[in-house]
Amino acid sequence: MDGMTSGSDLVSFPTDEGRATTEAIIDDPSNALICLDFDGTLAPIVADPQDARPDPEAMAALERLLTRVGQVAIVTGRPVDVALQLGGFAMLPDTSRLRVFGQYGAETWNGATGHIHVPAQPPAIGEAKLQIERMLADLSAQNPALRGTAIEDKGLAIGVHTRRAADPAEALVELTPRLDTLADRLGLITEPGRNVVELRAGHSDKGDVVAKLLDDPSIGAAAFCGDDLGDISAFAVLIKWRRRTGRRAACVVSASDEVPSLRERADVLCEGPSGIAAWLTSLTSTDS
Ligand SMILES: O=P(O)(O)OC[C@H]1O[C@H](O[C@H]2O[C@H](CO)[C@@H](O)[C@H](O)[C@H]2O)[C@H](O)[C@@H](O)[C@@H]1O
Repeated sequence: MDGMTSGSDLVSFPTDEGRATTEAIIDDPSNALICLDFDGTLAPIVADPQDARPDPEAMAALERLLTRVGQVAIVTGRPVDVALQLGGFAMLPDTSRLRVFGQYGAETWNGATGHIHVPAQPPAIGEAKLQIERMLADLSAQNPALRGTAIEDKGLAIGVHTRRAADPAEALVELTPRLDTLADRLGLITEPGRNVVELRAGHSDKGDVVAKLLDDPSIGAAAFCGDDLGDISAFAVLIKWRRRTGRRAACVVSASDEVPSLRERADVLCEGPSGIAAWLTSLTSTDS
């Protein structure tokens, strides 16, 4: 452990809880729960969502963790099939303790059984896509800053990405209130993220996923690793559980300049996905 804290400038412990939870997971992995967000946490942020891939060091650590940690969950805004394809999670040698929760918990994959659950697409999503396409065509004709804004059709949600727009920040400012209004009209919710706004049905959020996972009396220590606004509900549930049960729980933040406010929530502060990889590796290193 000392090696990690002093030897790596990628990981630090702003709270005693961060260090204590890390030690608790190392001491008793079989009763630990580790939850991981995908984009910006396991996988570095890239311009095109289809190009995202997990950090290889993180995947190597995940593979080792899956042989010793009680439960590991990938909790992501991605559709479950996309997360499986980009992450290669189903190809890991032992998936019996691994689950993937896609679309903020609306979709699931169980690594013990291989079972996938994907609910039917709400009709409002098809309508949202049509209206967003029209909105983007109209607005981009008037304002060049929006050109390059891309739509991601996720089945249960539509993502509107401005990362590749001529001016990502201005495009987001222009689009966000309009997308909020559209979502309201169609009975959907908006999910803001890193250069993205998603319209989705409000089935569940990451906090709901973590609450269900923590409803297991055998869990002695838990951690949630995230980088974006959609991860805050999970951090909140973790903190509530920690206060209620007196057990160890850490908010592990994959820090970025895009969401600087998240740093304040960190028990374990990791510098981006490389920091997350270093922290995961420290959980399995034999000299810790
Ligand atoms: O919950 P997550 O696993 O963090 O997924 C949230 C959304 O992430 C993806 O978008 C983000 O990552 C892209 C690839 O690095 C990047 O281009 C984009 O700007 C980011 O917002 C993904 O495309 C969405 O479907 C996820 O919901």
